[in-house]
Amino acid sequence: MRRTRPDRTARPAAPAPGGAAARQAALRLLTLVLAERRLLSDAAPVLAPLDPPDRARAQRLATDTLRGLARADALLAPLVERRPPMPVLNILRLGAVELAHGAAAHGVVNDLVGIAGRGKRTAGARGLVNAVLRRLSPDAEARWADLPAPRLPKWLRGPLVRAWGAETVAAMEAVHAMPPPLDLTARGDPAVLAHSLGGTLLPTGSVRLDGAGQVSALPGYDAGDWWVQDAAAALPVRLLDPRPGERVLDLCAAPGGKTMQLAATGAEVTALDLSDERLGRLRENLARTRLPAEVVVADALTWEGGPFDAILLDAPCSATGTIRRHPDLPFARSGEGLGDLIGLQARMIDRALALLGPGGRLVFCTCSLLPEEGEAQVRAAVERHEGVRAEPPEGAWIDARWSSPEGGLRVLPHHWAGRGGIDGFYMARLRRA
Ligand SMILES: C[S@@+](CC[C@H](N)C(=O)[O-])C[C@H]1O[C@@H](n2cnc3c(N)ncnc32)[C@H](O)[C@@H]1O
Repeated sequence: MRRTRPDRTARPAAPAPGGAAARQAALRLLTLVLAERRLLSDAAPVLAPLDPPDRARAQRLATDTLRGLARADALLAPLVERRPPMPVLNILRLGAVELAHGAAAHGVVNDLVGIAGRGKRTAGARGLVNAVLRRLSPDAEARWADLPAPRLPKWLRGPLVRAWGAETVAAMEAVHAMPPPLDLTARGDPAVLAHSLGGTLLPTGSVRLDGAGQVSALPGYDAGDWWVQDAAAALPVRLLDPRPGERVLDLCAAPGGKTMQLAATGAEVTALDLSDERLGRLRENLARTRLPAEVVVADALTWEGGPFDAILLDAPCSATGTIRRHPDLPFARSGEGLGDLIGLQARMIDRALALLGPGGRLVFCTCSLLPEEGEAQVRAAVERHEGVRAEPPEGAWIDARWSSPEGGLRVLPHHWAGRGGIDGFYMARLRRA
């Protein structure tokens, strides 16, 4: 029988003075990912007691630490004789990352020594935390800059090197190591939004902000003028190119970033997803942005409806293209279940094609770096379905590096390294005869 893991995230946070609350929560997040192998998206109970600025800070501290874990361990290795137990090690890692990012040493060290002192399993290591972090602080920034970018885990690195080559994978790892900028999609004119927020308008129409801080505190959030969406995630809807009044199905819709893009074009949108819980977030997003869509809780494989003029299939996948925004993924995942996902994606493509009217178009996309979840799916679908072809994309917004021989677009994180990177994505537009 499978043992259920104790849900340590549900424990109420012990009181922590002042700015220590965010650091203490960040340490709980590290335990969740590194000890319990869970994703940060499961972290709501840890973050719920915090006010929004501390919540944003705790998330940033945890993601910075996970993104730089190998570098933090390399900084700490010469200063600790034996590897300390995980709760102590995580305190040191968090401190090392903060010091390497230029945080004031006295605040970091005092807070983390205090946190160590309040923990049952860490109280005995107060002196160690104090001594190691004080020794580390003078040259942490300089030493950090000399360390190589952390490598992807073996289960992912091997297949990626086979697919894209070692040099490309190293370039992707360098981008994964950088804190990503915040990308927004505008409900209205993106140039106006970029101007009002002091952001950069990207060639694809997304607005990019550096060092944005707490998202819900940015102007226009409550009014629903924009939503957070990586520049790559905004491309599949551009490729589908919906028109006002067209019947469009968003087949795996939640939490709704692409549904909002579809609805903003004036198309008649049906947003379907298997998860009622995730659709709750989609409904909140639609309410905030005041965009309309019919919401359906159903299994895409069995749902009857249509025919539709256009369908977006943003299929469940390994999400390996999102590692720069979700550095927890390589620690919480092992590649297990990938074969099942690939089979599900193929069945979903077949079902989506059956829901299209004659001449209709399907955009299939995944936020994966693996060709098995992208290029190979499209090649196989075209072979399986007579009268279905991939339409090579056209448009001034398309970066020449993205064109893929089977007719899709392959976006890799290093493609926009000079601009702050972009998530990995694959997308292709299939047309039914
Ligand atoms: C990549 S996410 C979609 C992200 C969404 N398109 C967006 O832009 O916000 C994949 C979604 O597929 C849904 N899903 C998984 N299996 C499904 C199925 N059999 N039928 C419908 N939805 C499914 C998941 O619940 C998840 O919300």
